[in-house]
Amino acid sequence: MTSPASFTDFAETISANARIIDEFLNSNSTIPRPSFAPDGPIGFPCPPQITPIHAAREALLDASKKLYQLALGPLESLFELAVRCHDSACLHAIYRFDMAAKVPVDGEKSFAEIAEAIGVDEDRTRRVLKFAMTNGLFKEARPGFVSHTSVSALMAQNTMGVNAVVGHVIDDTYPASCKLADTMEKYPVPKNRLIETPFAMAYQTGEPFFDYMKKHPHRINRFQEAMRAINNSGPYSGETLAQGYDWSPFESGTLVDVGGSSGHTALKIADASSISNIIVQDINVKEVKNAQKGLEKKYEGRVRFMEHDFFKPQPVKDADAYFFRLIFHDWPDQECIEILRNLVPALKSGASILICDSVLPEPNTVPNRLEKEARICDLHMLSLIGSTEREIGAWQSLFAAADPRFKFIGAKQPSGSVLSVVEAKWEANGALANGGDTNGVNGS
Ligand SMILES: C[S@@+](CC[C@H](N)C(=O)[O-])C[C@H]1O[C@@H](n2cnc3c(N)ncnc32)[C@H](O)[C@@H]1O
Repeated sequence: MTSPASFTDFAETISANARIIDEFLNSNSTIPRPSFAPDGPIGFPCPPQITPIHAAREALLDASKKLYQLALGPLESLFELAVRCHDSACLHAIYRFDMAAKVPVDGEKSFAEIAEAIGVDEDRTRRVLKFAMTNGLFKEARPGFVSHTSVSALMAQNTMGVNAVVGHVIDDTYPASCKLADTMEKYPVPKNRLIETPFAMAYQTGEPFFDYMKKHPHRINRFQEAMRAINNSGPYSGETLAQGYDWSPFESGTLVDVGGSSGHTALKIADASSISNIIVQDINVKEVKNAQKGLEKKYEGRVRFMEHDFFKPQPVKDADAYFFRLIFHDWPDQECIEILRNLVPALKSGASILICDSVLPEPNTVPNRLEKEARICDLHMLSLIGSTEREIGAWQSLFAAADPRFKFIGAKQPSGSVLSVVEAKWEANGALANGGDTNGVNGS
């Protein structure tokens, strides 16, 4: 039997890690102090490379959450979970009516003024805002008047494009997530994962997510804006990947970025490495043409764009690396196997296949918050697309199922990145040397 957890033990873990963080901040006067004020830093103000401080932050967050839950007790913890539907509902209303923008960042507005500005009765406006305040979104410093906290100020100013991200989650995804249980009941074992989704049920469509989105310009534009915002900075950014991964093995060779969109990641990799030849492929002809046309001079002769459908055989032969970022998590296993098999005819021995996606953690190996971050992505994929994030064993199985000549190497997580790079190498004679079976492999 485990011994009962102690409030003091958790509090001491919090104190010890808080001291580490405070000492770091005190000795670095150029780094801004975290604050609740609307003009404070928008994230944890420590560069991702300084890993001990990030480890202290995670330990502090983990212990704080455990202490909070211990103090609540199981019954109230459960109720608190159950009523989170109202957190999402109020954020949805705030987003839909752009309430944050109705309050000046350095001033205040009465509930009546906000209600008038959004054209909704004061009673519901006030109740939604009052509830949101319990989550740190807005405050009522003076009775009857609403002003911003650091969190609501982000929405008011659309800092770094946050509203597209919030909108995609709360306006596209939240209605879909409410249908998860219904789809599990209706399709106990899904036959077509791409259309038997919570999203398809919520939006009453028989289409896969992206097909539906493309027919609704405001949704697809917002989705693309959200992806740009996520790509530009933070733990999902191409910058974090480009800087945090060792590209030197491909320095004098060719890297193909498959499904690379407008090249936003490939260009960052080009900046951070000396790879001499980078080819960006995408099925979106318009994007490919625009990207090639708008390519800055400094990349000419080094980066080029081409149209390619990754469900067709790979036309670029003998590249050193085939790179896929945020592609495989969009597809169920069978389609991923097809994508891998379409590489086979082009592969030279020793070529690397680099897949940049989440690797779901093994149980009890990472702090709860990081596990939850990865699991949120997984449920996002499940709710919208019918696809999945994968654990390391699932990545290994995918390569093995595609062709035994893919030699699975493993996964590396660049520092500060939520995504990992999963690598396999093509060994043209590997499976034969190992006595493996290559029957049924396309294009060999
Ligand atoms: C989630 S985005 C990822 C884009 C980019 N790799 C990144 O990391 O931001 C998926 C990309 O795959 C492209 N795509 C979808 N289906 C494709 C296909 N069959 N062949 C090639 N590209 C495809 C889309 O046009 C889009 O640019």
